[in-house]
Amino acid sequence: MADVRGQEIAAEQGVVDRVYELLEGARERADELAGEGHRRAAGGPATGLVERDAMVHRAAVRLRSLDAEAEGIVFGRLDFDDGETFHIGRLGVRDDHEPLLVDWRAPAAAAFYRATPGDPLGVIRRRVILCQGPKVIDLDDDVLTPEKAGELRVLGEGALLAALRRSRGAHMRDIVSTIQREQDEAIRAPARGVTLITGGPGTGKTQVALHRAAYLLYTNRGRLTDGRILVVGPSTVFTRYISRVLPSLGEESVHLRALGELVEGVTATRRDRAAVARIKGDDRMRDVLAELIWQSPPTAPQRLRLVYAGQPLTLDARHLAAARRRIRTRCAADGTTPNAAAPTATAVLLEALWQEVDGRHLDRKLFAEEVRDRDEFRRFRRAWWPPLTPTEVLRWLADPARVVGLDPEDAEAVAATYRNRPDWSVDDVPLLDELAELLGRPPAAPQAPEPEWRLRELTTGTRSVATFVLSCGLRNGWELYAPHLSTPFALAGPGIDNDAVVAAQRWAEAVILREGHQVVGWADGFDPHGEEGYVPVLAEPLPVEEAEEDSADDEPYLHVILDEAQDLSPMECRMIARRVEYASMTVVGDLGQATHPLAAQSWPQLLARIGKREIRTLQLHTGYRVPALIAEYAARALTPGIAPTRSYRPGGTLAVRRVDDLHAALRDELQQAPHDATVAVIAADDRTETITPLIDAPGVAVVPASLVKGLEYDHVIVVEPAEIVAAEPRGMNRLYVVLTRAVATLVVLHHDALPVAL
Ligand SMILES: Nc1ncnc2c1ncn2[C@@H]1O[C@H](COP(=O)(O)OP(=O)(O)OP(=O)(O)O)[C@@H](O)[C@H]1O
Repeated sequence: MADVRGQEIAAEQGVVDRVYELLEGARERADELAGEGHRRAAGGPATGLVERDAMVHRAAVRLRSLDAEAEGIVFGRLDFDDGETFHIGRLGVRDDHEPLLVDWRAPAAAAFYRATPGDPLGVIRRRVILCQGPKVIDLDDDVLTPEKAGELRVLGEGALLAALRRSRGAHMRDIVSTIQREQDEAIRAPARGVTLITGGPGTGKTQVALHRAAYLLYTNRGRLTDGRILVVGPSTVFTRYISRVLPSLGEESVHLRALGELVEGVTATRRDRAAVARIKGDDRMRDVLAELIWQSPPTAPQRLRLVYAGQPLTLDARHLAAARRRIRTRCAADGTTPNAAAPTATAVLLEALWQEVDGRHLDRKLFAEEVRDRDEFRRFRRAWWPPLTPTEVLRWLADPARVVGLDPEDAEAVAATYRNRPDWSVDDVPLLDELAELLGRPPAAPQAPEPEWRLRELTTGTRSVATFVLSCGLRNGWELYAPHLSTPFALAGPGIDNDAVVAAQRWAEAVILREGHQVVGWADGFDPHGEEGYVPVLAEPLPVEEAEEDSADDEPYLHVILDEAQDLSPMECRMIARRVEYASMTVVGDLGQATHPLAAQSWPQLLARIGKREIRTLQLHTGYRVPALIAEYAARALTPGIAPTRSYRPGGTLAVRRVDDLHAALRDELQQAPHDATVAVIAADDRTETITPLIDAPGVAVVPASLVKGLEYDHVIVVEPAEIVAAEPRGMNRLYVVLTRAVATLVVLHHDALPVAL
């Protein structure tokens, strides 16, 4: 048997070696073609070739750098009953026009995930190839039609079990070699409309969501280009945990954001207490904010005084308040937002001043023109009606008197969260987003002509430069970048010594001249990677590309994937709705894990809040995280009426201990915890603050119950479940989430009585 295994491994190694050889070739070819400047030849057939090679090149480089951690590029093989076989990998590779490796997302590869003994789809044998980087280390076979298997040699004990048995790392690993049939169906569901994927804890919903993002990118290349897919997760801890999955699938262009990161410039990580989250998450907040935006800024001056034609004129607080009301009424009539209302404010102020003047011998038009141009008037107007940002306006709520539309207790509870706290909570983010819409953008100041240095500088985000840039690349020596291209447009090659700046510039001048531009000097600048480089001063300025009103980052998403969607408050739904108006969606969640006090009662209700209908629902039934023993215990905390998940994972250890001294017991537990596993202590949020300083074991995570959603650990210690339940209205659901985080061991420590259900 050992021999058979050795021979089979050697045979597969041959295929893997060839794949790596071809990838290396593709990389070199892409470099060469870029060097010849073919990418500039717009539209020609060569462009397509280079684009594709560049894509394979990027993916290959990325995958190779991940090899140490990832399981290698080749991971599967299918043998069909008609004698055909092919290999499956993280990307497709052709050998002399014949497919050598089929991308796992290609239709042909679906059989790898879908074939079962009952419905073999022509497959005799499915083989999982286990690699460490480019080295094949083991094989695992699954025979689907034993009667046809004939001479096939069969090895292994089950790739899925082997995958499940490995301990967790700091990051989630992809599951591309062991995706199960029902998961595959969800991954490959059509992009259009709304796909709802539900399932209990550990059924692979997050994995499915991420693999689906990679699948959609593959099947919609061209349409779903950089940054057109958004994946939203519940917390930054969670997005960090899952951040490696898409890169290991060769995809880096998906935007991965936590709910607290959806508003540009804000990163919110903490949540408000449930009682406050309930107020801030409620639809009524929209009315509170719609009132707030028309209030007088705290810094606004309270009196305007000036002298006209020898007459002293004054607008006092009463006049100014009346003026504000008039501006609001006028804006309401034509839908003008406060930030676009400065001209209205000017007009209303001038009218109010005219009321104060004895105008019998004066010309009203002339009065308005002269006063408007006065410095003192302009300064007043700017201070009294300044452009407002969402962050400054939300802070006004620190004064409960400004909260119109809530009862005094709620107003005070909200106000208190803005006093003495410089940072934002996740619950504030939808409010900031709402304010951005209500306030509107200030009209752009008249554009000064773009300064010369700006034209030369890196245009951030799109990773391209606005003019030619010459820089010295680590690998390829001198590289010349052309305007709006992110890859080098010409390479000097080894012919020019790295230090020979003058020679490199002469070479670049020749290439640029061929493009029709003459270089008259050189200045310092940056290449698309932000590395220092040299920028040519051209005899004729380059035509500047018309700057789009919105940057690429502002372009609407075409597909949005929402993970842990069961928890969105109405205000969060409004924030999402603004981003999905033109997008298809994948909504992922589990109503049994809903913890937000205002979470929707059903999926149709949630989708209605987002403004979507026409759902395609796919359900995942099998749990891969929590062993059956622990899953059954956790199910006691599950809301009645929701079916528990069937667990596939064997083993597991469960211990429930009543102790006198919780913290001493916790220390004992931690001493016994395995060292080669991930360990978490989970407790009610308030208690984690007292636990954290007590723990000096490296590698042990102390996680507040409110932040543990979506995460998993080999060894979980839950401290005082009753406190977790008591901390919030949906405490029982929270406890269910907490109890379903363990992959191997769950220890429950309690001093107070356990919640009745347990
Ligand atoms: N087909 C699979 N092969 C190997 N491992 C899998 C498979 N499906 C899921 N897993 C593993 O099971 C665990 C749970 O997956 P995941 O976090 O995606 O589940 P989930 O449904 O999102 O859970 P929760 O609702 O608790 O957030 C992960 O460790 C994941 O890698």
